[in-house]
Amino acid sequence: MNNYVYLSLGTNMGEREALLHEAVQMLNKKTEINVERVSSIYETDPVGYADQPPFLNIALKANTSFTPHEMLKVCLEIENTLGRKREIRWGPRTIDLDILMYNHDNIKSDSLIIPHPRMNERAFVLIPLEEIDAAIEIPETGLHYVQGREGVKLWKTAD
Ligand SMILES: Nc1nc2nc(S)n(CCO)c2c(=O)[nH]1
Repeated sequence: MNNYVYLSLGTNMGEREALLHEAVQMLNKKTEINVERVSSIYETDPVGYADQPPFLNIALKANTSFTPHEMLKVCLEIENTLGRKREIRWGPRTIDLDILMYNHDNIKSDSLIIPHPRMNERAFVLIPLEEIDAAIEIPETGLHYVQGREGVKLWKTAD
C-alpha cells in the first residue's frame, strides 16, 4: 500500500462520537486501507450553514492501495451505511468523509477535486490535520501552520 491519503471526518447529528469511531473502523476493515494516525476529536462551530448543531471533527492519515476514486466510493458507502441523509446540502449530517489529500496528487474531475478545494479556509480541517502531521504543507498556500483557530476546541484527546 504505497499511497497515503488524508481524510477529514465530521458529524453533527446522532451519537456523534460513536459515528466517528464506527466510520474509522469501517475504513480500517478494508484490506486495502490501513489507518495510520487519527487525531483527537474537536468540537467545532458549523461553517457554511451556521444554523445547525456543532460538529465533531477529526482528521486521519491512512495508507491505501485504492485509487483516489476508489477511496471516494468507500467514503460514500460509509456515509450511506451510517445513515447520511442529504436533506439540506450544507445542513446537518450523521457523517461526512472528505478526502483532503492523496499523495501529492492534484486531481480535478467532476466527482473529485484533490487537494480538497475548501480545506485551506477550514480550521476544523487544518487543526486536526496539523495534530497528526505537524510538518504537513497546506496545499496552494505553502504554509505549515494554521492561521485562524476560532470555532475549534479540543473535545477529546486521541487515544
Ligand atoms: N465545523 C464544521 N462545519 C462544517 N460545515 C460543513 S458543510 N461540514 C461538513 C464537511 O464538509 C462541516 C464540518 O465537518 N465541520
